[in-house]
Amino acid sequence: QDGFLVFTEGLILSSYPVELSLPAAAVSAGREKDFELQGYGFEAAAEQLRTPHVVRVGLIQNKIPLPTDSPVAEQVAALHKRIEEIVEVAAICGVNVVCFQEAWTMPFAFCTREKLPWTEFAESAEEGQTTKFCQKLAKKHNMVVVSPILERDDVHGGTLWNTAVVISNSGSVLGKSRKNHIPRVGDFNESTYYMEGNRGHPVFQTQFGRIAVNICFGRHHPLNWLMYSINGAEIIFNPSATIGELSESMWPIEARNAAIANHCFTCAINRVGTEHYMNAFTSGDGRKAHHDLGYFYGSSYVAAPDGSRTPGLSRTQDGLLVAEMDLNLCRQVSDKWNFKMTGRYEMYAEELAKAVQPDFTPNIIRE
Ligand SMILES: NC(=O)NCCC(=O)O
Repeated sequence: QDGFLVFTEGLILSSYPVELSLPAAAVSAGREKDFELQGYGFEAAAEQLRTPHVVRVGLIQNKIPLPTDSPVAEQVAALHKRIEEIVEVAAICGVNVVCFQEAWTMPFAFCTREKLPWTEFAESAEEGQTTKFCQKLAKKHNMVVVSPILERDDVHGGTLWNTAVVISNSGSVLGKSRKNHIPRVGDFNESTYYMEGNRGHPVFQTQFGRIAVNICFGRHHPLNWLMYSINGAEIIFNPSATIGELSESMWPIEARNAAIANHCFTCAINRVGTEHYMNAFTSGDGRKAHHDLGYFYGSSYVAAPDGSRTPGLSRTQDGLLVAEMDLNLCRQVSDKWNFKMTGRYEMYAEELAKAVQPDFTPNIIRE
């Protein structure tokens, strides 16, 4: 468990964070409430001038508790209840920052392309019932809460966005980050519902560290991770909803590589279970009409800037992953590898500025 060169999910880990000893009350509550609980700690070298900057994050993955044809209000209430009981355990474990999965208040119904009732799950990021619910949790547990929801933006004509609301441990809404990249792959018909984010790459200064949220499909875009890092993120959360046959081979690599490339911690979260819909749907790809998007494989994990990572949570079960990290590791790895110093961003900026112009011609040298 605590050695080197350990195999997990078919990958060799160069090092492995130590297993945390979590409070007995948390372990028994996890058993009683039927979710997996794991805890790991990433260490950094002692420094002379800086004290360790230790923070505990919690990643929550879960199934939807009710069938997708249950009344909307009941589905939301059941999800609130489930998350509340897992957050209680996160609090016992001393978690400072918790993040839920993408669009956590609803089934991932965007595969259907039907508007009702799914758009009814959308809420105001600032005033919605879910944000109010999270504000209470944040205040009660002195915990920063990252709450990814389907946002209805009434200030801009009721536009829908895929948004992560960041609630400070004081209970106030610190801000929000919107999903920049919308998938157009398989049954992920999300562009039918909401727009590409328009808020850039915000980083939130919390009492526990600088955090950012790169929502799901942004995981495949190295420049999206980069921009959060350029803005100073020490921890980047990646709340996701993705299925086995599409992305499971990529999942263990992408967030981990982003942690290495950007000298920061990354936290990848995926939901679990299969969600069934009453009406069959197709996605114009020749497949027969079907009633589900596929199997959400969980496997949430945390990766560190030195390339180490925790094992993943279960593929099938609800879970809470607690990861303790000394954020001093970010600068220590940066000073060793210097990816920011050696980045040549001015060269890329100049070339990319030309590449996006309509009259761009690729720099190919021919005989
Ligand atoms: N939610 C979402 O963007 N899923 C797309 C599939 C993937 O990125 O693996």
